[in-house]
Amino acid sequence: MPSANGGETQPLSKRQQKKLLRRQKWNDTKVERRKREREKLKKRLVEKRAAGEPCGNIRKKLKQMTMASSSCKQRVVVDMSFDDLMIEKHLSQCVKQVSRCYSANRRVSSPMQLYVTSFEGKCAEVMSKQNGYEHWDVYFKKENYMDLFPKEDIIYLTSESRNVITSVDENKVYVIGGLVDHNVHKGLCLRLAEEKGIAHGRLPIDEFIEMKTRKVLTIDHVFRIILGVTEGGSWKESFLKTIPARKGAVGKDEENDCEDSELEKDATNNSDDKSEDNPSESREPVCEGDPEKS
Ligand SMILES: C[S@@+](CC[C@H](N)C(=O)[O-])C[C@H]1O[C@@H](n2cnc3c(N)ncnc32)[C@H](O)[C@@H]1O
Repeated sequence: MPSANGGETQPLSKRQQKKLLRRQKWNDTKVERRKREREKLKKRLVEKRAAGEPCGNIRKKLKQMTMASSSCKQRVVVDMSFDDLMIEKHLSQCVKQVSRCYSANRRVSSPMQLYVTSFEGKCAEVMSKQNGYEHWDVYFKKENYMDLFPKEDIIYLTSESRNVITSVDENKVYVIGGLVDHNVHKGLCLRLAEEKGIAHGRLPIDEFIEMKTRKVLTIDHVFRIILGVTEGGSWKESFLKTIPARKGAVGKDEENDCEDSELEKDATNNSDDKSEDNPSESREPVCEGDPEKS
């Protein structure tokens, strides 16, 4: 028999014949397979309903949640005013971390109110490389956070603060420094908060977990830890869920766990231990509504 190119067709080898047969069989059973898959899915759905588990496309439903419709009114800002202090590589890492904050926020049932401030210049330019970022459910603002929120509501987050955040307060605005610096600008955010006379605080890492490495976390980790707490998790759960294993984070023993009240009690008793030289070593909590201002 002539082939398409005019030559004689070669008879199929045994291997080719087997392959062809398998493909035919696969195609012939396609309808039956789809039917079986649908039935399996239906059965799983019935079991889930009976067990009271949520059904349906949960992920799709979560993605439909918006900050505007969220019951969580907690405001968190990423302050992008550090453009000039970052080399291009760090600036792209910083923007990537902001995008992870957005991703984490859209995967929960009650997203927080995420602001990205001082969003202009180089950081806006780098962000514009992220496809469709303009449609993200994030409040991108050119203004500085100081021009958007009352000064007394702002708490700047910094690992170097001597104040410990013990609970997340919906009346406050938590600011995360949009800075990837690998410790080059150690203490910068604390210094800036002090200069501006705004409250500052660190996450209660030492109080709930042991960590092998430095306690300076990335922007998205800080965001996700706070998100975990607003979603009803404990600090410890939220830290362990977020901090990567390579940082060697392990929860402290239950008996060493401190409740907010105990933290506050400790701080009152140890208030003399506060060291200005090494502020990160002292344990002073920020009580809601009474954050320390410098
Ligand atoms: C990579 S850190 C930048 C470190 C920078 N040298 C500084 O002065 O803050 C990015 C931001 O995450 C937040 N952050 C990181 N670790 C934190 C911690 N343990 N407690 C509170 N905030 C933290 C701070 O807002 C910080 O500005």
